[in-house]
Amino acid sequence: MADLDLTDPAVDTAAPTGGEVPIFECRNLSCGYGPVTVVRDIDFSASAGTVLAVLGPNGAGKSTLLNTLAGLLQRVDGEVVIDGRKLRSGRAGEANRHGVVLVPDDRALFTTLTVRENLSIAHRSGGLTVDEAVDMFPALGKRIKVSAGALSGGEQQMLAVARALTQKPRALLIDEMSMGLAPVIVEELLPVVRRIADETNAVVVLVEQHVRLALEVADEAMVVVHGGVRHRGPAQDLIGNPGLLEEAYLGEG
Ligand SMILES: Nc1ncnc2c1ncn2[C@@H]1O[C@H](COP(=O)(O)OP(=O)(O)OP(=O)(O)O)[C@@H](O)[C@H]1O
Repeated sequence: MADLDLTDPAVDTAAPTGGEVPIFECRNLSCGYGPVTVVRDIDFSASAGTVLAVLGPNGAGKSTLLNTLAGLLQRVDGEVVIDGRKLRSGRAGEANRHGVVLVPDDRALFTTLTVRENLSIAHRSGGLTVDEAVDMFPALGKRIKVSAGALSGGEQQMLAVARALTQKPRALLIDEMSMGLAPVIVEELLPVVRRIADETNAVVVLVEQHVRLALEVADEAMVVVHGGVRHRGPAQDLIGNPGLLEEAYLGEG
């Protein structure tokens, strides 16, 4: 999983100039495990500050897509481009250095380290400082000296996202933020995703089971069923379409 290459032959293509220029793109991406392709022909292009909700039933391929975007899995086909730079397939370190930051569904915290240590150990120049990251999640401020392993599930999720923010994400990939959390906590956490996109200008790609809550904070939505895109468009369009919403939950229209 570690990317130890010291050279960086990633190709620079057109540099973005701001505004509506896409900063994170996925072109004709197919991915899977060894000879098995589980996600096919994914295309999207997101400009700064966009929240893209990736929805779909269990087993549709959402986590596989996120892990491939983050370089943890080799692509079968296609391109991933950040700030005009094509990333090499299966290079997690390279993707991370160029601003693709994954919050995995298991949160991957250092459980024996404190909240502050988890944040400061990840910090990268230009990313939010520890204090700024805690400002996004004030509940963490009261727990700053507590070991990550002693936090509640909701606090651990806040810490996982806060830690990602210290890494200066250009594309923040969040896998199942609400996994195992009480609905009341999810309702508190998801609006912070909107704030992150608005205040840091990162693209946020959000895989989320709470479809309606995700759509409330998202700009765009993509419904993936059996590894293929069933629908892509403005999040608001999905909210008003019961058939598509059913597909987003169950994979059936
Ligand atoms: N490590 C793996 N090796 C082989 N196949 C895998 C592996 N991980 C997942 N799969 C398969 O890939 C397909 C997509 O799984 P994935 O976890 O990406 O779906 P998902 O949409 O994220 O589902 P969920 O919402 O349940 O997490 C499934 O058929 C799954 O069994």
